[in-house]
Amino acid sequence: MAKTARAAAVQMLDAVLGEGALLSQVEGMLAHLAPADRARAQRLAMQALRHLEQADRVLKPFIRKAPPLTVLNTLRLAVVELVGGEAAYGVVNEAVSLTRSDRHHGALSGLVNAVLRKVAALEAPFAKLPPQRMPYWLRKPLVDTYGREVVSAIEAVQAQPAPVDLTLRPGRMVEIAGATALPGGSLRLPAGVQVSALPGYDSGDWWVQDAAAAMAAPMLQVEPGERVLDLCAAPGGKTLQLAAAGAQVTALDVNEVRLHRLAENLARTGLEAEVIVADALDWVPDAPFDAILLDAPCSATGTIRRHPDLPFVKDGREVEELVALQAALLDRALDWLRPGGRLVYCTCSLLPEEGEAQIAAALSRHPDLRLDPVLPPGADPAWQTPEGALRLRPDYWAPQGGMDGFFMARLTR
Ligand SMILES: C[S@@+](CC[C@H](N)C(=O)[O-])C[C@H]1O[C@@H](n2cnc3c(N)ncnc32)[C@H](O)[C@@H]1O
Repeated sequence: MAKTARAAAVQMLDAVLGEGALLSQVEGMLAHLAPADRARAQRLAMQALRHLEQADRVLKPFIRKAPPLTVLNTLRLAVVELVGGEAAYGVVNEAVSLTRSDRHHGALSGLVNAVLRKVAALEAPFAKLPPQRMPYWLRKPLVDTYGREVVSAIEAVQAQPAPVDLTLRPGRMVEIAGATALPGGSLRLPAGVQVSALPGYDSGDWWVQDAAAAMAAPMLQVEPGERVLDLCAAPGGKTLQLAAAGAQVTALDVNEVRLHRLAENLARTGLEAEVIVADALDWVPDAPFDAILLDAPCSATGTIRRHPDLPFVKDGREVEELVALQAALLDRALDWLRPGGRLVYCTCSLLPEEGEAQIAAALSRHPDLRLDPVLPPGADPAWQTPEGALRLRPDYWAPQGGMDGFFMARLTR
């Protein structure tokens, strides 16, 4: 069991890079740490993953033969910490003692010491290195879609820790020191703030939700009392927005664990929704809905700034299956709309097959379907596609910290 935040961060890196585990799947290995150390371990592991390529380039001249993965990860983490301005003495000492205490690789502590002392003597070792690139399977289609310059701008945003965005509950007043108001109405706070300590947490005046993600629900323009289905709802940021707008919300998701978080969020905010655990491919509603939000499962390639482990774990093989699932969910959901009802389809993907092409295919499968151009508050008209959908990219609002990548489209029939 890792005793320190650094040791736990190395264990997490070993799991991601050695076993292909997502950080969210190995959070359990931090359970024994105090909350502050838990948060620090997570922060360190994520920062190392954001700069792995640069760390390896800095280490290369000092290492003749690649050491075992856990020793390499100890070195990588130490390099990233040194570049981040941590005191060299502490970083080097802890990396050395971590290696020394390793039953299998203790003999390599001398190497770790020698290498890190050389790295510590370098001046700004990352300064001339470009931001870490996305893997080829993802970078190639993104370059083909958006061009090289945009992809580099996205990578520059992904190199930074993501800020914390709060969606405010309409009608509530809240003042949070250090927060910046964003054009859509979200509040932005620096990365790493402890949200449960902020004013308005206990009273449910806001909830954590990326500013781009917060643009989907307003596109439905729900009226108080309307029957609205939030399909694929957990953990529920969009459910809360719809309920706060006065809709009568049914929130459905197949994942019971994630739905617990939705239930907690409802309890904290005092908002109401009917919560259903079901597979949307089997479930059938009792009556049609006025509006449906389908936030479909996807490659999540728009969220790499929040999930830097994703490029190291995924290889794009699951995209085809996801595209088929999205189409199946979309077709079912369209059948549950009342005549004249509206549906917002969204994914946090940068890949056109999960966005623009998915909607083009739906329009050709359903001749009575129309794409209804709507611009949610805060969205720049330049972000609208020629067809009238919304394409949000991580490099938008880059000086303020960017946003998650999303595709959103409103359909009516
Ligand atoms: C992008 S996430 C939803 C995020 C959520 N809308 C929010 O704003 O917090 C996609 C969700 O789809 C759910 N899901 C995947 N396949 C499903 C299915 N067949 N039926 C219902 N939910 C499904 C996943 O459990 C996951 O919670």
